[in-house]
Amino acid sequence: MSVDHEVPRLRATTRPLAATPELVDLADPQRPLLWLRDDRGCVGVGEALRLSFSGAERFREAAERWRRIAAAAEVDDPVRLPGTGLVALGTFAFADDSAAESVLIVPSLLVARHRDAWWVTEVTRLDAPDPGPEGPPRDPGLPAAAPAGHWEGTSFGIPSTAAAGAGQGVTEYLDGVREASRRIEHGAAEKIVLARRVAGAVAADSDLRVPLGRLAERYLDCWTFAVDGLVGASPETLIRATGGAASARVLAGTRGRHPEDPQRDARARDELLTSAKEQHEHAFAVQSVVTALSPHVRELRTSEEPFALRLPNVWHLATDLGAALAEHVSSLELAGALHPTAAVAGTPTAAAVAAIRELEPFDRGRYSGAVGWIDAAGDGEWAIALRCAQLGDADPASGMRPVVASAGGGIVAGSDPEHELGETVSKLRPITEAFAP
Ligand SMILES: C=C(O[C@H]1C=CC=C(C(=O)O)[C@@H]1O)C(=O)O
Repeated sequence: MSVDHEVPRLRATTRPLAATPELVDLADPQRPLLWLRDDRGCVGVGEALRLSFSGAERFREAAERWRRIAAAAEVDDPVRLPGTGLVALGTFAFADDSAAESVLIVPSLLVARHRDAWWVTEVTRLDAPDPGPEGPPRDPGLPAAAPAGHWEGTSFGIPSTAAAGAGQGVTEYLDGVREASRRIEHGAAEKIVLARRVAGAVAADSDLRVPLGRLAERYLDCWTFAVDGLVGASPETLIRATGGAASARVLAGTRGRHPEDPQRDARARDELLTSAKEQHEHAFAVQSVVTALSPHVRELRTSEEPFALRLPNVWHLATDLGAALAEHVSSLELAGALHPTAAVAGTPTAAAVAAIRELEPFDRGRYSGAVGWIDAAGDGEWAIALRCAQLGDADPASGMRPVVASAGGGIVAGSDPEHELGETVSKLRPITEAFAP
């Protein structure tokens, strides 16, 4: 349910930027707002507008509210590239009944880059006293200090099943996987994605540009993001819609990497590419995206065979999709139509979501929801919020901020619980390593 009812009036002014700053360094150390992949991305400073949504209609309500705000806005944008003009960054919860807020945030100041072009967008409220941007961007420079983090229930960068086995909640997770397999054998669903979560804390004054910088540097094929305390690097593009074209990257099917042993690493990749179980699991995820996207697009094409996507921590089976948009539909509407894909819920969707609610003993929050940005025309990019952690508010008594990270995997007929556990350890590595002291 939307909390704002009037249409706020915004003015967005974009100007080319001669400077070429490191975007991560410009982010607020404690409340970073960032979207970055290689030579494209943006960093927001301050908040001109924050919209909040919840419930089953959160995507639809957000898309409609944004459409009205964008229509009422004054936009001065001579640069005209993806991400210029009026832009909001957002994060949306996984579950319809999640207690986590879904938000769209319009930064007061956005510094952004598309390959060799840099620009700055300033946003002011025309219908309210102008609070002004929260000062000029900080001088680019290295983050001052690494967050002193401590974690519970995770192997902290040691990708072995044994280390993960020491963590809290592991037995519950393994029981959940067994129960999911049992239900699949009895025909309740074909695939159920089960996740587990690990909890930790970082010092309240931790500079979050440190983990963000590590993620951006190591995970070049991923979207590194920070929106409203959700920090991570996702390899999976839920939807990109710009200039009438749409694309997505579907992932499902995983093997841990072994970069220290090239032969073992190649074997893991080949095993993934030739495993009937993984191909089966992957096909569900591709089909769910094709089915959800088809009503909105023409000329939908996919890579003929899934390919092996190499990330620093895992191999994934991947399929890229491309299409032309058949109608005017915003990136956020498309994200809502696609969510939740079989890569994060399962197949069939309703049965899988019901099983997740019963078998996962926690609210996923924004993990496995959507994170990304949208502009005034509705164009934007949304990733599935994977390989991420949610930071909470600082506790004045302890001087710490809670951090919760989740990772899961698709359970299908024949899944092995210990193997699935190992996979969650590999998938948590980007976060455990990024937050390492
Ligand atoms: C649910 C997650 O990953 C999904 C994306 C890629 C591969 C997956 C898999 O092999 O199970 C999952 O579907 C996660 O990272 O928490």
